[in-house]
Amino acid sequence: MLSEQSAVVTGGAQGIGLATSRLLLQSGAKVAIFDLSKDKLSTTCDELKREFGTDRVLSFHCDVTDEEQVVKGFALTKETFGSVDILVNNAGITSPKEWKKTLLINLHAPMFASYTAMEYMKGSSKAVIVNVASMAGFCAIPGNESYSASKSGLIAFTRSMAQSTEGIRFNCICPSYTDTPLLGEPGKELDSTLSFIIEKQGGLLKPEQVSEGIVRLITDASLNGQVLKLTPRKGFHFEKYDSFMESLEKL
Ligand SMILES: NC(=O)C1=CN([C@@H]2O[C@H](COP(=O)(O)OP(=O)(O)OC[C@H]3O[C@@H](n4cnc5c(N)ncnc54)[C@H](O)[C@@H]3O)[C@@H](O)[C@H]2O)C=CC1
Ligand SMILES: CCCCC/C=C\C=C\C(=O)C/C=C\C/C=C\CCCC(=O)O
Repeated sequence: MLSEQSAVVTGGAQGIGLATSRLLLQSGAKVAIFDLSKDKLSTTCDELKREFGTDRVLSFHCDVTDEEQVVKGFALTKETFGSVDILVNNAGITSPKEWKKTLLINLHAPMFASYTAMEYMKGSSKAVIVNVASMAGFCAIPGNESYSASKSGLIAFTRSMAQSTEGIRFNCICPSYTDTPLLGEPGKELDSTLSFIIEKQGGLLKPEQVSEGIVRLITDASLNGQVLKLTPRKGFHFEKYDSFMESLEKL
């Protein structure tokens, strides 16, 4: 399905990014993983190389907020795989006390990576960028304003780019709470507020469910500017928006 296509997945060493990298590889793509955690990146890429072949996996250690490194990563991906067709902006953090860092990683970095990728995607007939936002972009989390703001911003960025960019599709996915190390150390009990929220939302999603949505947004060429929500109760459902002109008329 995705053979001859090459993807960059940021934050692909674990969690949703790892599930997405694996599904892209299973679908035939070559995958470059950009991640900050040297150890996890190395363990994950060794495993994926054993499973899918050394020539289909590229490991690139970087901080997505370091613009020079990100440009190097795209250049290396193009040099190694011959093209850059797919970008999944997945790396993200939650750190309520570090609001500037949260905005830098969750919003500024995906925007910079998208603008950079667009340069490398020239000539690709199948170029697509998927941003991993969150239901927190819709249901603002009390006390986690930088995270919620970063995800609302990422949704708006995606929709805006989709309307003004020729030849590259932009979509985003908004999962609710998902079972990954982002929620806390694996095996350690979750704090009571988080447990309460997770029970209310009907349990945790699995990273493999989220990756299925991401790959759908990549492979279905009819989808552009789409915001795909995913929750345990409702499953996949697209957010419905007025067109820009319809919105203007309603002002
Ligand atoms: N786990 C959840 O409940 C949900 C997560 N999301 C979003 O999904 C995305 C992935 O999250 P998870 O897999 O849950 O997180 P995770 O913490 O399991 O994995 C994130 C990965 O990103 C990497 N990373 C973090 N900062 C980085 C940086 N500055 N440069 C490069 N790599 C960096 C980490 O090393 C890690 O490998 C994030 O954008 C998150 O906001 C969205 C909705 C729900
Ligand atoms: C009850 C409304 C919930 C709305 C948000 C829905 C899902 C969002 C999920 C995420 O993106 C999870 C990411 C960050 C929060 C994770 C851990 C911190 C715990 C405290 C908190 O919830 O902020």
